[in-house]
Amino acid sequence: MGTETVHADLLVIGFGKGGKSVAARMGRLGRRVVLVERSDQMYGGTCPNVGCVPTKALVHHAEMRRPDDPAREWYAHAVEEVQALTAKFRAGNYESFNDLDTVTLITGRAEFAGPHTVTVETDGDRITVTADTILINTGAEPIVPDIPGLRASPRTLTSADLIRTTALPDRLAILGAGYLGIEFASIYRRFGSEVTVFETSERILGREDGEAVEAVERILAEDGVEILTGARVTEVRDAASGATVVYEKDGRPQTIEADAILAAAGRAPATRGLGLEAAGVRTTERGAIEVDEHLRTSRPHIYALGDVHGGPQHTYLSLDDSRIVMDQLTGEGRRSTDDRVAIPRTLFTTPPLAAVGLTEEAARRAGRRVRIACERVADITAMPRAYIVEDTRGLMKFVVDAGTDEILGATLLSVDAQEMINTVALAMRHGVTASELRDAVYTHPTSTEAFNEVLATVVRVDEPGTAGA
Ligand SMILES: Cc1cc2nc3c(=O)[nH]c(=O)nc-3n(C[C@H](O)[C@H](O)[C@H](O)COP(=O)(O)OP(=O)(O)OC[C@H]3O[C@@H](n4cnc5c(N)ncnc54)[C@H](O)[C@@H]3O)c2cc1C
Ligand SMILES: NC(=O)c1ccc[n+]([C@@H]2O[C@H](COP(=O)([O-])OP(=O)(O)OC[C@H]3O[C@@H](n4cnc5c(N)ncnc54)[C@H](O)[C@@H]3O)[C@@H](O)[C@H]2O)c1
Repeated sequence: MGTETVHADLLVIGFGKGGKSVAARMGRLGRRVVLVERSDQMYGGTCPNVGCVPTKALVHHAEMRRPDDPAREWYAHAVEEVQALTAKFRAGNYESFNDLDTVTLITGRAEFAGPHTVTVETDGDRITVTADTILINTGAEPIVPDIPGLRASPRTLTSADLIRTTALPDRLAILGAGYLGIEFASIYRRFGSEVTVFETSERILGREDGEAVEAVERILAEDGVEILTGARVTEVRDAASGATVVYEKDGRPQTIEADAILAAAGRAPATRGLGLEAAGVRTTERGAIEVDEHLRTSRPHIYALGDVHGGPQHTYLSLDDSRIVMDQLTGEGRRSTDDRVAIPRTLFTTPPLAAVGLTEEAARRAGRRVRIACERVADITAMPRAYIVEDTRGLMKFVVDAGTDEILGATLLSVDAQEMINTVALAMRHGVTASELRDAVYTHPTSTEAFNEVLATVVRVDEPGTAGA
């Protein structure tokens, strides 16, 4: 095994969204940058390889399938197309650095040997990298719960495994009804799998608006997805014809058979094997890297970006982390995570569920006196788009401060919700009132024009003195 030592102004560990954005910008500024990624199949990180991009491409292929299309062939073709797409994105990520003389990409696993020193095991070599500034951008890894038989079963898959499998599972069991579990339930049901989702909590999508979640559950049930809440999987038994999933619900042990079991029980910060103790970088009780509002770790020259510091896991937040770190490295150092206001989110079911700000429940818990404007998509006469694209399922709901007209939050379960929510978020960030958003001029026929009608459809208002009721 050869050894080599290199020095960099900036070392980035992990080719994720935040890290690669800083690496590229610093490289263009002429700084010597080393970027370390453990796998050549992960250039560009989780999102383009095994996360957002392939899953949303699968949503697209699943939506294109009509009931008469042969399920297995359609699915196998979709997986091949999606893998070709991720290969293209991966190559693009590689090329973008290949063109930058100031950035060296090393493929291998990085581990801290000291506060300024990292060793990288590559194919046959050990490289020691020393650096003035270090960014940790190693992402998160799927949690496979410690349930007897689950981890050892060849039927147990992570989301990254499942999206690469060209054989459509006839019977798919999903453990967890968070964003990942529900998106996969929607996708695989549309491809033709029989889908059963197990959720230990009493409700799915815990932080989302209750009324909207009920509507999501109805849509999934109509599509044929079975969701079992308050259900605890206790054992997985393998057999030649499939796995038996043993679970308890309402105090009774029951079983189902499955060809594949998807672990969708959360993703934990990827800190294992990083040698953080050697660097003196502290982690939280939940194993995330501890950071301040400028994303500095307990070692001021080491920053952590993206999923690894334990915040909400979305690509656009990792990207925003890169802006904060760039401001620290080259700017005035004022930008911080405290600046984040009205950050939207989208669950890519069919139709998608998008939300921003407070839900009705959260607003009431916070003691706000609210006005609720809400309409079912099928009833919105000012939105022919839903009828044009033949999906009138869902609802739109706004939570407004009854005294000031401030938009406190919105939940949109509707075709195009993933786009519309960005307009609401921008409005909230810039103090646009509910009446202003209601009375704005929108193009036609679009989904956004529904705001004209929905915001005028007030379904309840808290009387003065009843705040937080
Ligand atoms: C199935 C799925 C669907 C998703 N869908 C969406 C979506 O629609 N929208 C959205 O916003 N978010 C989505 N997410 C979340 C999103 O993908 C993540 O929040 C985002 O990719 C995290 O980026 P990051 O910058 O933290 O690092 P990542 O992109 O996770 O990159 C970390 C990199 O570090 C590498 N690495 C780890 N350890 C080491 C080491 N020791 N040495 C060297 N390299 C190492 C890894 O191989 C990896 O490439 C989804 C996630 C999943 C799993
Ligand atoms: N569209 C998007 O932005 C998108 C899509 C997919 C994933 N993601 C991100 O990826 C991350 C991982 O997603 P996730 O849904 O796996 O995590 P999550 O933490 O959001 O949800 C996990 C769910 O699994 C349940 N659970 C835990 N243990 C269980 C068990 N043993 N049996 C059954 N249920 C169990 C939890 O109660 C919870 O509802 C999230 O942070 C999410 O934001 C984002």
